[in-house]
Amino acid sequence: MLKGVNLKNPHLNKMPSDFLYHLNINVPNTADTSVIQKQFGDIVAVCAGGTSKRMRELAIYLRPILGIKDNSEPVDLCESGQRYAVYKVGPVLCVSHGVGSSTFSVVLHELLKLVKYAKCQDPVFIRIGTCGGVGVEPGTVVITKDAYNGYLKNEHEIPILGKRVVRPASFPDTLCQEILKYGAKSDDGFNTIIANTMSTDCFYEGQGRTDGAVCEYSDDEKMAFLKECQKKGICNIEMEATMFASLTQKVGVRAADVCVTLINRLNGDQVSITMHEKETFEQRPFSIVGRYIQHLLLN
Ligand SMILES: O=P(O)(O)O[C@H]1O[C@H](CO)[C@@H](O)[C@H]1O
Ligand SMILES: O=c1cc[nH]c(=O)[nH]1
Repeated sequence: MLKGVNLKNPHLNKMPSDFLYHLNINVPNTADTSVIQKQFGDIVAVCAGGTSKRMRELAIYLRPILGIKDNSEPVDLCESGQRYAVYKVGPVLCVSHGVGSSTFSVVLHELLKLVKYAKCQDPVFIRIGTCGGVGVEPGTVVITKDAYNGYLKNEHEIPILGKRVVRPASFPDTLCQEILKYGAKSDDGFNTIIANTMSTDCFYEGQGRTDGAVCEYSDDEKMAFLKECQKKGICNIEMEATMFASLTQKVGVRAADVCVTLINRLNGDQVSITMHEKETFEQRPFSIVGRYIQHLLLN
């Protein structure tokens, strides 16, 4: 049975209007959101990823999959907001979120309010990203189950009103399994796995790299940490999963994190693949998520 989006903020019910500042979308009357419903009410999936280029390419990639005949340049609906790119292709939004949880959380709060105002029914949020692998071949696609923070805890920690607030950070298992089942094919030419993910606030020291501007640990200590990650079932490292899992889990919206590994961190720190190779790898989560969305629309 389909369900609407219920956010966990009683203050929203008292707001006569709402301005989604970073998207530059105005909701002038929260009691009558018919204009927003008309523009966004059909959304079934919100896909997010770091760069606007990737999200524009995803929008173009999804057109034939969704049976949309359109060769025109995708329109960035939120260009005027000057922060995030938002493309709408049929019932799918493709949104850029920048690097890390802090920039993603800003647009995620606003997107969750957008789907609520638009009265979308049970939309699924999917991050389509890149990551570092831990003990898996570069090019492997990882669907995150449990998201671990940089302390190797399966939780998201955030200061709120001067206090440390800790929230669970897991993605729904059924959705992970469905994406694997309907998205991955045995002849893809690469592996797609469900595993745990470490999500950090820092690309360098936070991920145990020794090639940042500062590093106060040895190679041996770094390797010991990466082995510790492996013991927790962590196969990849990126920078948004704990925040993404915790916020969507809190509001009961289904979400998934589907990332392609660019490097095996057991073999080094530098992401040295060419931009062309990176773009080829980035297509892999497109095909997995594209097939899953196709399945979603048929059922
Ligand atoms: O490729 P995206 O989606 O940006 O994700 C990964 O790449 C960025 C770091 O290079 C971080 O945002 C990390 O999570
Ligand atoms: O190693 C990597 C590669 C991509 N993104 C990350 O966060 N880490």
